[in-house]
Amino acid sequence: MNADSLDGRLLFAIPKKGRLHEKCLELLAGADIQFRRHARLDVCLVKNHNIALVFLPASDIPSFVGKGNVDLGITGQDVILESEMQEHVTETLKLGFGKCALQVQVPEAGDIKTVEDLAGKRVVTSFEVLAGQYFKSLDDRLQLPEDKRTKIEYVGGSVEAACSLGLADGIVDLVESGDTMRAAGLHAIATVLQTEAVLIKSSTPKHPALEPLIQLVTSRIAGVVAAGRYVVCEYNIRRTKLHDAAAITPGRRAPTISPLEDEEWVAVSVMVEKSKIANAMDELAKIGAEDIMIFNLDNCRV
Ligand SMILES: Nc1ncnc2c1ncn2[C@@H]1O[C@H](COP(=O)(O)OP(=O)(O)OP(=O)(O)O)[C@@H](O)[C@H]1O
Ligand SMILES: O=P(O)(O)OC[C@H]1O[C@H](OP(=O)(O)OP(=O)(O)O)[C@H](O)[C@@H]1O
Repeated sequence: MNADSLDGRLLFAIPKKGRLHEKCLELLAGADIQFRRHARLDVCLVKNHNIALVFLPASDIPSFVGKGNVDLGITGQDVILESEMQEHVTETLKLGFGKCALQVQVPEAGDIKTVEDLAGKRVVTSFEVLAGQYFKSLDDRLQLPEDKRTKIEYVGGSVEAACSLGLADGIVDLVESGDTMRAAGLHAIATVLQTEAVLIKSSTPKHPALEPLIQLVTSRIAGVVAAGRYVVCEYNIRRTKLHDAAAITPGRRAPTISPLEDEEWVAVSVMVEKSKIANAMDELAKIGAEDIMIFNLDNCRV
């Protein structure tokens, strides 16, 4: 592939490995963005759109997008802030995956119980900018003199090992389930930030003519994300209970009500957030709803 074959195409950066990679491939499939990636090639043409996908380390994506080398990208909010590109990229969509917290962690068994105890000591992290900002403001608040301030040291990975190896008194790293942290004998004493994966575009796009395609891709991906967040709930209910049922499942605009042969009953079809569906089913059953069925959505526009 040469540079000419990319000419005029929208360049869309996708994490090439790691926690966000698989989820991004699912999003692309859901949005019907078709491509075949040849082994070891990090750029590939999309068959059914004027798009080329560029597979990059998640940590490089904010600067590629921010500088306008690529038009769109997916990465973590943490990575955007760590690369200090937040002024240069616009977050267009939260994607609902890659959710975790950047936390200050210390050995569970040690004397350090609070971030104030840790201030002035050694902190190891892959997030030296965010950890640096956090401890700078803590050190400032505690009015630590120049020679007593917290020492931030960068490592590229396996951050959790730093305390047991004697390199650090505490670390700053990502936590999702907490399994990695606990396995290393650490516990969290503060949260620096919460993060999730986002779709970003350049704040000063180099190719304004691509804006309609950026909009199309964004709304298709938004559809896939929304479809993952909602289910369709269908049930039968006595007309007299319709008011109570609508209070339990109000839907996005309003529930769809269809008559049944039995005039005392109606069928209801309504979108419900996945996180609320179990409770909603319990409540519906309590007011006499019958034949409650839940359907997953493949895609939607809401
Ligand atoms: N345990 C986790 N749960 C959810 N999201 C995570 C988790 N760990 C990392 N992430 C998200 O995925 C992003 C990439 O992290 P990951 O550990 O996959 O990096 P990587 O691709 O191996 O890193 P790099 O390319 O910089 O070496 C993080 O910046 C964060 O936004
Ligand atoms: O709270 P948990 O669910 O255990 O997840 C946290 C771990 O996930 C990330 O690393 P990852 O496993 O992606 O590997 P990496 O260290 O090679 O980036 C992160 O750096 C933590 O180590």
